[in-house]
Amino acid sequence: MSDTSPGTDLAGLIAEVADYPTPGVRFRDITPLIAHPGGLAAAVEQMVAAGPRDVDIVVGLEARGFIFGPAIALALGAGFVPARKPDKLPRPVESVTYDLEYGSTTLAVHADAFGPSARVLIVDDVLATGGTAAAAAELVGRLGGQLVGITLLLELSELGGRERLTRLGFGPVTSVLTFGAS
Ligand SMILES: O=P(O)(O)OC[C@H]1O[C@H](OP(=O)(O)OP(=O)(O)O)[C@H](O)[C@@H]1O
Ligand SMILES: Nc1ncnc2[nH]cnc12
Repeated sequence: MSDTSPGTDLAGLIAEVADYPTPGVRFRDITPLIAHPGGLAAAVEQMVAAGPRDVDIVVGLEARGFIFGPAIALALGAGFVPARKPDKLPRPVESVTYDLEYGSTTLAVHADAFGPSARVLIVDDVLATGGTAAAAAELVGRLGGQLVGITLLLELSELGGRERLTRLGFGPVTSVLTFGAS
């Protein structure tokens, strides 16, 4: 029987992997959480409860934002737009290249993915340095969308992502779990 009780220990279902994918990184692996029968449901429920409700479009960030984004879009009655890594979208795109905790990459959205008045929520699994979420917020602005929030499952507070997003004027930022330095 699946455990979807409010008591599902989401933090306890995230595995820590030292020195992955590069030395010095403490990787937080969400795959045990989403494999747990109640884990994904509880995570989505809490992410929805923490964030804004009046949303037209959820933008999910490849790849792990594709796990949570569509479920949150369904719960909110919103559409889903994928923000993809390079050379994956077939029609004209807006794109931003950025640094993250362990490298650098590009995110792109179709240039006509939503209209100028769309109320847009960005969804991803982890906020680390904030480079990925900031790039997505920049893309939302370029398309003329109205950013209504950035919703994460997990925030790694020692890496300063929340402060970076706040400094740039992107938010509000909501997360279900916060892991600190210890
Ligand atoms: O706050 P930041 O320092 O930008 O890091 C957070 C990002 O890093 C991970 O994605 P990754 O690019 O590893 O891709 P994946 O989802 O394809 O595994 C994670 O899913 C976030 O998108
Ligand atoms: N430490 C980390 N664990 C999991 N995903 C990440 N994305 C960026 N940094 C990460």
